Order: sequence, then C-alpha cells, then structure tokens
Amino acid sequence: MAEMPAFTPVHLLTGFLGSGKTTLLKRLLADPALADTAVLINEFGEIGLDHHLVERIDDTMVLLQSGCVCCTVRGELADALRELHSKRERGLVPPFTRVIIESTGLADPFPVLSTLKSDPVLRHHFRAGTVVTTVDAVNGLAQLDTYVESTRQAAIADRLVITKADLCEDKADLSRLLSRLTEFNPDAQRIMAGSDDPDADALFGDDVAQRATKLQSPSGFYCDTPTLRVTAEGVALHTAISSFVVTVDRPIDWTGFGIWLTMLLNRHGERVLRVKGILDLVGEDRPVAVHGVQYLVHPPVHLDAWPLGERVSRLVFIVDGLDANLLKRSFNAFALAGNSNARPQPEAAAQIRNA
Ligand SMILES: Nc1nc2c(ncn2[C@@H]2O[C@H](COP(=O)(O)OP(=O)(O)OP(=O)(O)O)[C@@H](O)[C@H]2O)c(=O)[nH]1
Repeated sequence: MAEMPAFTPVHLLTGFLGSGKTTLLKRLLADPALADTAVLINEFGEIGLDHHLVERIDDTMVLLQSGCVCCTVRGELADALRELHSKRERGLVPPFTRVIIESTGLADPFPVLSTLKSDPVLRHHFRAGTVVTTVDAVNGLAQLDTYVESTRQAAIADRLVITKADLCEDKADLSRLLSRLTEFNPDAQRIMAGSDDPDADALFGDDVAQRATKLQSPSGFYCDTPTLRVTAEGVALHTAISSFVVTVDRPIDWTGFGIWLTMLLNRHGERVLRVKGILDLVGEDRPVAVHGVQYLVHPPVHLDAWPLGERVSRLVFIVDGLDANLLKRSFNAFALAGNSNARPQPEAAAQIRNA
C-alpha cells in the first residue's frame, strides 16, 4: 500500500459537457495505479448517472448532486472531503492517497480549487493536484467560442486531453482547435485520447510545478494569457442553461426514440448541450446507455445491469435557452402515445418547433 501523503492531492478532472470525462475516468480507475483513490463525482442535473456509468460504487465514491460544484454545491464538496478525511482517520474507508473530482461539464474550476485553499480544515489535509481537462475534438472549438466555462476549464489545465479526434472528419478543424488551445494555455501538456492512451501516471503524476507558477497570485489562483484573464472568483456562469429529466416506466421503441431525437437535434442541436440516459428498450433485456452532445449522437452501449435494480428509462437533458417544459411535454406526448408506428405525434413535433 502506498505511504499516506501529508497533504492528499486532489486532482480535478474537468471538461465541457459530454467531452469524455466519465469515459476517461472509468478507464483510468481500472488501472491498479489508481487503486488508492477516492472519487467525487459532481453532475449538473436533477439525477446523477455518471457514477453508474463508471461502474464503481463503494464508500470512497461520492456523488455530489443537484447543482454545480463551482456554485451551489461548493459547501457540499468541502463537506464531502472533510467526511472522507474523517472516515479515513477512523479507518472507516480504505486509506486513499489521492482524490479525483470529476466536475460537471459546466463547472468553473477556479472556485473549486480555491475551496481547497480557503477552507480552514481542508487546507491542512489536502492540496490541489493536477487539473486534467478533456476537450471534445468535434464540438470543442464552438464550445470555446460560446461558453466561458469551456475557456476557463481549458485555461487552467495542466493536461489537456483531446477526445473524439477519431470522429473529427476535417483535420483542419482539429488543427484550429489545437491552435486555439495554445492561445489559451500554451504550457499544458496535450494528450490525444485513443492514440496516446494516457495512463494514470501521465495524467495524475504529482507534477504541479507548472501551475504553481501559472496560478499563484496574492489573491489565490489566477491565470493570465494574452487572450483571457480569469481570476479565482467565480463569474456568473451558465445562467440560461437548464436541465431536466424524463422518466418512462415502460419500454421505449428505439426507432421512434431515434426519430424524436433526430427531430430535436435537427431543430435545436446547437442548444441541446447534452442528452444522456439509460433506456429500457423494447426487445432488450439489458439497459442501454445513450449519449448526445449537440449534433453528435454516440453509438448506444449496452450496460450489464440496471442501476439500483430499477427497470426504467431515464434521460437527462441539459439545454441552453430552450423551453424545458415544452420539450418534456413533447417527449411525453411521443412516449405516452405508444410506439406502434414509431412516429412522433404531430403535437410532439410542434412542441419541439416551439421550444
Ligand atoms: N468516438 C469517441 N467517443 C468518445 C470519446 N470519448 C468519449 N466518447 C463518447 O462521448 C460520449 C460522452 O462521454 P462521457 O464520458 O459521458 O462525457 P462526460 O464529459 O463525462 O459527460 P458529462 O458528464 O455529461 O459532461 C460517450 O458516448 C462516450 O463513449 C473518444 O475519444 N472517441
């Protein structure tokens, strides 16, 4: 077992919505090098799914829910770290030697890190570790241009993991994304997911010297590049962004669902920042995980078991400036109308148009 560090490093895994944080975390946690790791997962949305997708649930896996770790659940983050520390002291959880926080895709990483420094208890037991930011090669450039959360996540990174380059049809777009990242953060080490296959050591090795020079200021953390200046204070983020959940307790027809989702994304893809869920599909015994990020829909994946043993479909939507009630009604009009002809009802189509 690794020796207990005087200050346990808290690594932050961040990156915009759907950029591949959970996929990376799940792969890394399979590495024995990360056996002594406590994991905190924070999700934006009424229900959390990522901890089920990571497929490791034990006492050192903590879900911070119902808000974003940089704002509403900052206190909850501090409480969770204090509790983990106290349980470790009392031998109630395995003696972890590092913590990884997977933030929401909308989190501002600066307040999260400053929580470690400013909390009177935490600062005696924990220290900021490495910040790893995932950047989606397909949607990343537009996200950097549109969402300040995304630029702040890229600017603070020690390691930038570029995901989905395998899906990037236009390599010129990928080069533009890499140039933009260089503007924001010339010092970060860049790793291509898939081809470089980063291991735990490459990502969470204890090399924080880079950020020590980049982020120290009298007031705490800051980052200053020619194009972006950000400080430790949170800014008013994700004000028009909302999240809603739909739950259906009978099997859904895949074709019909696909048509409904295609219609939604054709109309509003840019503003459907994230769709993710676990579906109970007609003709399938096992649950199926679905993921969409703006116009991009990833291939569905069969899971081994139903989370919590409950056989229901749950979909989380995170949308920017769309009418969540209309979209919910549209989904329900479609789902509740039955799936015999697998066509969205006219009412459902109109609700999508007007959302
Ligand atoms: N082709 C491809 N798909 C990827 C890659 N990385 C992630 N994905 C897919 O992208 C989708 C979203 O991945 P997640 O890991 O859930 O993304 P996330 O950042 O955790 O999402 P949020 O927690 O909702 O912000 C899933 O369908 C993944 O399988 C990659 O490098 N290539």
